[in-house]
Amino acid sequence: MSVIEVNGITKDYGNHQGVFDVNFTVEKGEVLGFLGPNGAGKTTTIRQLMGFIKPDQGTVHIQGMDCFKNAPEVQAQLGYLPGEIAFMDDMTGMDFIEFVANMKNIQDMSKAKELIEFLELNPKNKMKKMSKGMKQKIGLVIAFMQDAPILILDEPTSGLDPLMQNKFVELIHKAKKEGKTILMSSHIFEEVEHTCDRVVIIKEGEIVATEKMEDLRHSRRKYYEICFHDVKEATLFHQQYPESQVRDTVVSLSLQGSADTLIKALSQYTIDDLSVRVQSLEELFLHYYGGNQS
Ligand SMILES: Nc1ncnc2c1ncn2[C@@H]1O[C@H](COP(=O)(O)OP(=O)(O)OP(=O)(O)O)[C@@H](O)[C@H]1O
Repeated sequence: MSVIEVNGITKDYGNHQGVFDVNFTVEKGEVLGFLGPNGAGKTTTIRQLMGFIKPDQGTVHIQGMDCFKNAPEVQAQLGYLPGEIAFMDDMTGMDFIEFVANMKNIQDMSKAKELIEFLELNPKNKMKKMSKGMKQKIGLVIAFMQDAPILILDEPTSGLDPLMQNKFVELIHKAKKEGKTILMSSHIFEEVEHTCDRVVIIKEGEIVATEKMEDLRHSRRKYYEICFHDVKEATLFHQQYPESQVRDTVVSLSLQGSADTLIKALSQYTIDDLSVRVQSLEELFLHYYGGNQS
């Protein structure tokens, strides 16, 4: 049994808005990245996982429990960071953290204190005076303070500066080492690359790809720019690789996989210069966002 099981859920808001026949699982100890453009259906899916809304069709289970029917029991096992946090503006950050800790019956605040220190958060300020990043840190303290076995994080680094984004990556690595199961939605490809074992990509309410991060890494293309000694050689090579582009003595070529055949072919020519750039994960994801899965 997977820790999180999303089975064919549909939540139809009309005009093809919502989510449609969404299926995926998250295994114990796995970090799953849930990616997709704005309005794709990430938060709608997460809200069904939290038991806040009932799917029109399909079911969502966490630890074998139906997320809607057994919402209180399911929520008790979860550390949750909502995409938009509703704060009590007149409370200080610490008051709010303690308020949630009371609600969740958390007695031991040592983890919360550790997180406040780690995230360099001053929780004494009133919430209404806090920046978006400071509020996000409060949300992270609340999500992680319970030491829950499952974490559901909706855009966890939204509003955080690069230093704090790195600290967040550290938090995820630590949680993963402790065997926690994590689902996080994100728009930040670099953070996904550094944390996730697998990614599920949603677009217009439908899952368009489910990929292991390791496979994605290997499937990245390489862009070669080869500067030949003269135009004649560049033209000759271009005929050998018709998918390449030639401009004077420079040939540009993109390839997937091993460079062995290319290098052997190039050894027949006089090469003045050669540069290689690896496709970024961002380019690879945007390719999926664009809908072309080839
Ligand atoms: N309560 C609602 N009533 C009507 N439409 C809704 C409701 N909630 C969400 N939607 C619509 O469903 C679609 C999916 O929204 P959702 O918030 O799940 O997207 P998202 O992937 O989380 O986007 P973002 O990255 O912008 O946060 C959007 O078109 C949104 O306008």
